[in-house]
Amino acid sequence: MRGNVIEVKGLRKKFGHQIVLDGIDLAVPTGTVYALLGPNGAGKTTLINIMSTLVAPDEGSVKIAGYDIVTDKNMVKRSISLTGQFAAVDEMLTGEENLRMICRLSGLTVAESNVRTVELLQHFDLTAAARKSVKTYSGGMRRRLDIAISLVISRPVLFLDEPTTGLDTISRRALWKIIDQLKERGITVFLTTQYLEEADQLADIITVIDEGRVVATGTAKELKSRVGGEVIELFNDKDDLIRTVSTTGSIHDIRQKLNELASIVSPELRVNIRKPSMDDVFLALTAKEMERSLS
Ligand SMILES: Nc1ncnc2c1ncn2[C@@H]1O[C@H](COP(=O)(O)OP(=O)(O)OP(=O)(O)O)[C@@H](O)[C@H]1O
Repeated sequence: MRGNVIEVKGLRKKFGHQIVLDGIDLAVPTGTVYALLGPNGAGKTTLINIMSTLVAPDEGSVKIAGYDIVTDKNMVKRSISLTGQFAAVDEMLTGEENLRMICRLSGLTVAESNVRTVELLQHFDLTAAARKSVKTYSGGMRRRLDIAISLVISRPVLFLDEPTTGLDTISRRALWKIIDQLKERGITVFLTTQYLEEADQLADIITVIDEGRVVATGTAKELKSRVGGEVIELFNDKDDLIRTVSTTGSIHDIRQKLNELASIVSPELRVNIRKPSMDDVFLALTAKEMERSLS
């Protein structure tokens, strides 16, 4: 499908009196990795649950691969894979048995199931552990098996809700590689994350949400440029970062900022000037949103 494989317009959801999604608009181009970034409780999981037909919206519309999540629910379900929700990993079975079982439940023949299971075990680097029971798997192995199960039947859109939360750096990087490979195969990956670095590394487009509203959308580069030129960092003699200040990056502005700083902190502190990171973007965007909601 060309164009946008996911289109969300004016989406609203309340739980009791609490407004969780407050008019969300999103457009996800086909074949991209799209990251939804937001602090705890921002509404990320609720949005994924609505897009994957698990929770009904109050207002607004969502189309996945051209199908409406309310009126074409079955076609939407056939267009998506959702990790950790539709797929139930049985701890007592081996990785191979789990995969074969899901293949059979998905309607593949015994022969097709065997072929698909071997393919998925190889692709997700689980061949060596294939005959071990899942209860002996590490967090990273379980997460890989979970994604493998959700990909038994190849669907155009994959939803991953915080795929790398709780994983160590090596497992996280292994999953990033898998996500990149899925994108190369033309699958659109929509993921939520709390890790700014993850969004920065993986995503073609990032949407930041806070308190149920979109506060910014763009590439990592575009979002960073919205925060402005450069960041001045001040370090003490133990090399601890003690303060950051944003600057346009011009000589005039840097001189003015350093003069102001020198009047309130020791002029002996070490200075570093760098481009803004995703952390700066996130803090700036969500802090602005906080100020707006207070005013
Ligand atoms: N079924 C529900 N009933 C009542 N309140 C809910 C329900 N699901 C979510 N909420 C509330 O909606 C808000 C948003 O939750 P949601 O899980 O969507 O946020 P999130 O951005 O995914 O957060 P986290 O990063 O912590 O997972 C939270 O305040 C949560 O308590």
